[in-house]
Amino acid sequence: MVTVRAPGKVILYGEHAVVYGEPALAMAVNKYIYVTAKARDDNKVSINARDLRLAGISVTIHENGDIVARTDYGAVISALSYVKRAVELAMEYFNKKVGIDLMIRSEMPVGAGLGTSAAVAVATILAYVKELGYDVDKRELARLAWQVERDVQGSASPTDTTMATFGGIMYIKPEGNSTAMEPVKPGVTIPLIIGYTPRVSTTKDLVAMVRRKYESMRDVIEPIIRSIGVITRKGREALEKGDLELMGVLMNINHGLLDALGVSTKQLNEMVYVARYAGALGSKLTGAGGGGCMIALTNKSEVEKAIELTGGSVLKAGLDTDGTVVISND
Ligand SMILES: Nc1ncnc2c1ncn2[C@@H]1O[C@H](COP(=O)(O)OP(=O)(O)O)[C@@H](O)[C@H]1O
Ligand SMILES: C[C@@](O)(CCOP(=O)(O)O)CC(=O)O
Ligand SMILES: [Mg+2]
Repeated sequence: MVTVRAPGKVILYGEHAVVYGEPALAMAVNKYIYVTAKARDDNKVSINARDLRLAGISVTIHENGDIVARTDYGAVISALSYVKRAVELAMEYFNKKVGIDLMIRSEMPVGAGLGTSAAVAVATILAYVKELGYDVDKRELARLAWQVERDVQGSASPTDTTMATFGGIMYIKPEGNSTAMEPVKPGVTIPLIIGYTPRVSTTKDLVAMVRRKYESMRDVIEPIIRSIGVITRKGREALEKGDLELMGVLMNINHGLLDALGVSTKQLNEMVYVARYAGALGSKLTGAGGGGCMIALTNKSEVEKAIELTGGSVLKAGLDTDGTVVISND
């Protein structure tokens, strides 16, 4: 039986634009997805994913007291699509189909912009591989997990899967089918507060929504995407120099452009604005948007309180430097 973990991430600059080849700057956070894998004697794959919240159970109570529950199978299949694809690709890669029991647990809110889909893909592949007694190079692991995100989402950048695999702070530049990834040495510790509100839409929907706009109004959307790319490059320089003020200003502009793409919400904007008024150097949504998480560049407790007063929650997280690791193997 093998247990592995993979970290979530926050994107400091560049989400959505990175899907169109611009760079992103991201930081892995010390909140994890844990996957335990145990080989079976048959060829079945059983998945116990206790943190998925699925709406739509209908229950019939019969006269004799029997209870029959039905669930929306479409929603179940779709919620398990990342895990299912990760297992399929791991089986294909090693050309070995061994049945497996998977137990999945998340320390992060699922579907809120912290990259649980990537972390679950990375951790599932690594757990499967290790349980079979094989090894996989981290670059190969990141490539396979990126393939999972691309297959499920239709279109995905390598950002989240790179972070979940390697950890740290990275400047990521997609280059066609490969990824240039450069670890960034910050000139300063990044003070960061994460605010959270529940999200209804999935990353898949949000990426598709931006794609539709891009295709129907390319002349409007293209410059926004290229501007986000410029912000990310400048944000990296500011981080390396330790210029927190400039980092904050760039975060604010990045948020404005994400709002222009239509991926912010009223509640996210409220959290983003109160954070600034309470003294954050900058703030923006993080991840795909449509609800979910925002980040504020500060460690002021007033900012935490201001976020909570809007109805949001504050998540405490620091930097993860390890990426995915095996935490037990017996
Ligand atoms: N603990 C988990 N167990 C099973 N699947 C998970 C888990 N966490 C995430 N996923 C998969 O990832 C999806 C969320 O991914 P996404 O919409 O990209 O949001 P994010 O990656 O920001 O959390 C879930 O709907 C589910 O399919
Ligand atoms: C919007 C995007 O840039 C980041 C999505 O992150 P998340 O799944 O919301 O954590 C998509 C991608 O990079 O594939
Ligand atoms: Mg995701």
